[in-house]
Amino acid sequence: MLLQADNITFSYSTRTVLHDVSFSIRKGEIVSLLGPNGCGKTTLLKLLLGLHHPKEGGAVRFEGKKLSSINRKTLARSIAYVPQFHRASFAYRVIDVVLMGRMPHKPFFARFSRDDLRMAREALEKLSILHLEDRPYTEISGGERQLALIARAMTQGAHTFIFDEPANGLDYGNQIRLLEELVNLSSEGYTFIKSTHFPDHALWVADRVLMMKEGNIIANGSSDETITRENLYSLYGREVDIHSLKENFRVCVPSRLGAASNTH
Ligand SMILES: Nc1ncnc2c1ncn2[C@@H]1O[C@H](COP(=O)(O)OP(=O)(O)OP(=O)(O)O)[C@@H](O)[C@H]1O
Repeated sequence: MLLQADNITFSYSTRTVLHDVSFSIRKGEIVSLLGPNGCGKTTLLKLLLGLHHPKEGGAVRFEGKKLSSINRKTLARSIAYVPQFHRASFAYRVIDVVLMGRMPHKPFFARFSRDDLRMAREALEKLSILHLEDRPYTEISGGERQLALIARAMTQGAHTFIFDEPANGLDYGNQIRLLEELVNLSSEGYTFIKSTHFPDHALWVADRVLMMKEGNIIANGSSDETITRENLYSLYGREVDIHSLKENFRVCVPSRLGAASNTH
């Protein structure tokens, strides 16, 4: 098993926000974490990155080893956090942002080598944005910035990527582009764990869905098994119809809005 959470309980001061959470993730899976605001998704992702630690009795293991026993630099070469695209304040070139992924591999103040540059350019090429390498990071679009951050994570050498709501702020085309890239990379053995507020995204690309409510996992399975009317009602308190459009392709439509539009 690649990543395993065993009986994780976590509290901020006296407030427990994760309750005895357990699941495991295999190499090459795309896992979507769904749940309402405040249910504990970001907290769980921070535990998977080793930024928070579970209460005694619980553990997160990467390739069988407890995260707490792996040093930070080694962990950074295995699991990368891909932030939401952000407004950078300094106009680094795209290639420089991607090269920063090599930092965990270098002694302090060492210069980047030819190999570092080759890896950074290969990652940009794989994501079809090599043409942007010399552009200032502050002047490319949000979708391009998100792809550059994925390239940086790849350059880090990591094969497991953790995203917190990666589609936030991306236009529809870039959301689809991002999902397509995740599917391509997962077929090469990259693993993705992402929180999302869009059940449709999980239906389109997730191999597996973890549903969280009030700090508990209430469903864990394939998107077909978990994205059901009942589970969505339980998570969001809204009636949602799930339609099959073509083989293996389903979409969510809010029942009331769908009914309202039929009357016009
Ligand atoms: N640093 C903190 N100190 C205290 N409480 C926190 C802290 N961070 C988060 N919380 C609380 O923990 C709970 C879970 O928060 P978390 O950010 O993990 O939820 P989330 O599912 O990611 O939410 P969202 O979908 O709104 O981003 C919330 O009630 C939140 O208010």
